Amino acid sequence: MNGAIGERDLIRRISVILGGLENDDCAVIDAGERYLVASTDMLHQKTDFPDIMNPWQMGWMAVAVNLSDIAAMGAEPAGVLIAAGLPPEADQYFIDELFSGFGDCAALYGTRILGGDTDSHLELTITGTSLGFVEKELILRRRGARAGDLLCTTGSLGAAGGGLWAWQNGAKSELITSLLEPEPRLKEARALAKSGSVTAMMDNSDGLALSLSDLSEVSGVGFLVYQDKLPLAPGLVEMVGQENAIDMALSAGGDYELVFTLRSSGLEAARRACDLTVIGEVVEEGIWMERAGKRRQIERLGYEHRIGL
Ligand SMILES: Nc1ncnc2c1ncn2[C@@H]1O[C@H](COP(=O)(O)OP(=O)(O)O)[C@@H](O)[C@H]1O
Ligand SMILES: Cc1ncc(C[n+]2csc(CCOP(=O)(O)OP(=O)(O)O)c2C)c(N)n1
Ligand SMILES: [Mg+2]
Ligand SMILES: [Mg+2]
Ligand SMILES: [Mg+2]
Repeated sequence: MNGAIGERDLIRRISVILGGLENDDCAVIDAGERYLVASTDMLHQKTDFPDIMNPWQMGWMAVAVNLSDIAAMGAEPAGVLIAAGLPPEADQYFIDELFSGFGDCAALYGTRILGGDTDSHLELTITGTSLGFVEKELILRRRGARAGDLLCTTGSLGAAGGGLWAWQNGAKSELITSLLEPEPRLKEARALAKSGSVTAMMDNSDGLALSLSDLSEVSGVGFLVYQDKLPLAPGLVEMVGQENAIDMALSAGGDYELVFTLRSSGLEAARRACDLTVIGEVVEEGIWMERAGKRRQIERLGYEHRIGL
């Protein structure tokens, strides 16, 4: 193959080699009365840790992004394993702070670091593996959205993208904290799962546009997003303008909010479960955004690692 390939195309190839992988935020294992769910995510110095990030935040982020996939299944976390590849320049202070970040994030979300592996590596590389349990009747999958369902998100969109922009442009912005200290929506996802109204869910780690593309692929549906309903992160429009703010909400990634669909009869129950914004609806096909009666296609753009082959 010539040049780099996007991670999604590569995962499709891997899936053929391995004989079919379920495309979801976590792998799902039958554990008798409940499901065991498991996910793993790798973070690197160059691609994931802006130079303003302190080692505690690196530790925090490594655990938070892994717990976000547990949340997306409606599961309770059962623990996290951490494989840490530490570079030669990592001193005692760095290591103490990094591991405090792992532990503090796990503890805040009611879980703990169960174990892991430690090695030296030229580039700081941290791979978390998160485990969780969910009652069989409560599990939330990426598949299950039906035309006529409501499309919703927790929190705001474009916060991490705005934080990245501010960092890269030397601007001051509170959004930088959103980039560096993501908050997995475990409580919200659990409450939504118990509300019984969610038909499909994932986290939006790669941005709303790719999340909708992933959901549409596995659910076999399309989406219509109402542009004026997008909960743009506070201060984002003022910092980068309306058009860039929308682009960041759609494709910058790094927000770790829940994107989910609801039976319309379940909206009241879902609103009692957590703060949410209805940003659109599930349609038969296509991924669209509508503003002032005009529809345009949402491009399949988002955060994707590129891998050289
Ligand atoms: N190297 C791999 N081997 C097997 N499955 C993989 C690999 N990389 C990714 N996947 C699977 O592909 C799907 C998409 O991965 P990813 O986009 O990283 O999910 P997420 O954004 O939720 O972490 C997941 O179900 C994941 O388990
Ligand atoms: C130095 C640096 N550049 C860019 C980013 C932005 N960024 C890195 S990873 C990511 C989101 C998704 O990461 P990924 O490894 O694909 O996690 P997954 O989707 O598997 O949960 C974003 C927005 C960053 N955090 N740090
Ligand atoms: Mg995910
Ligand atoms: Mg991943
Ligand atoms: Mg990703």
